[in-house]
Amino acid sequence: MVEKNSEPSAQERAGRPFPVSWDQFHRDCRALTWRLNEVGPFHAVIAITRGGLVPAAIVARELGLRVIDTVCVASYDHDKQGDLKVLKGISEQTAKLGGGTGKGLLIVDDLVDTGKTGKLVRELLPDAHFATVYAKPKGRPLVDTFITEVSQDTWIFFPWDTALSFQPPIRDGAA
Ligand SMILES: O=P(O)(O)OC[C@H]1O[C@H](OP(=O)(O)OP(=O)(O)O)[C@H](O)[C@@H]1O
Ligand SMILES: O=c1[nH]c(=O)c2nc[nH]c2[nH]1
Ligand SMILES: [Mg+2]
Repeated sequence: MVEKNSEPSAQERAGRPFPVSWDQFHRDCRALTWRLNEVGPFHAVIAITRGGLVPAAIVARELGLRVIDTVCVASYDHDKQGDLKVLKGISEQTAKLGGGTGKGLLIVDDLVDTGKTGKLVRELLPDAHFATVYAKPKGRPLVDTFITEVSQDTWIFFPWDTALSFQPPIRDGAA
């Protein structure tokens, strides 16, 4: 629950909603894979959890990759970003595939916003290729390949975080 007089959340600051359906997300992940297919081949896919798990599954399927690892990062508590914590790094086996620096490894996340998460993972694997489906301007320089740029004041609503609900008619004051 959000307390009264608390700082506005990142989502409140962003203001502009950008809802993404499962269909749209799947299409955008496939579009991302078309681009990645020109860059690879890759030895393995690394998903930044949790948001990177869904695009990583789709990208791995399309690229025919079966070695999939995770970097588990916690930062946003719903929509407020706190200190970043790496809860789990990549396995020794995956690290070996990337020669210790991540060369030939593909890191996938759903988006970059401030770029803090991307920066942290890039420091762990400097030579890996970093791909996201969406990018906001602050995080964009960290990403090697992405599909759609949205403005910094946009909040992306992913299909796994949302559900269909009634919307009041625009005439009655809907956003
Ligand atoms: O560029 P940044 O400002 O660092 O924000 C981007 C990160 O924020 C979200 O993850 P979150 O920390 O909310 O965790 P989740 O993936 O488990 O939902 C998103 O999935 C990215 O990983
Ligand atoms: O669901 C989300 N949408 C966003 O726009 C965002 N930015 C950081 N973390 C985010 N999570
Ligand atoms: Mg995430």
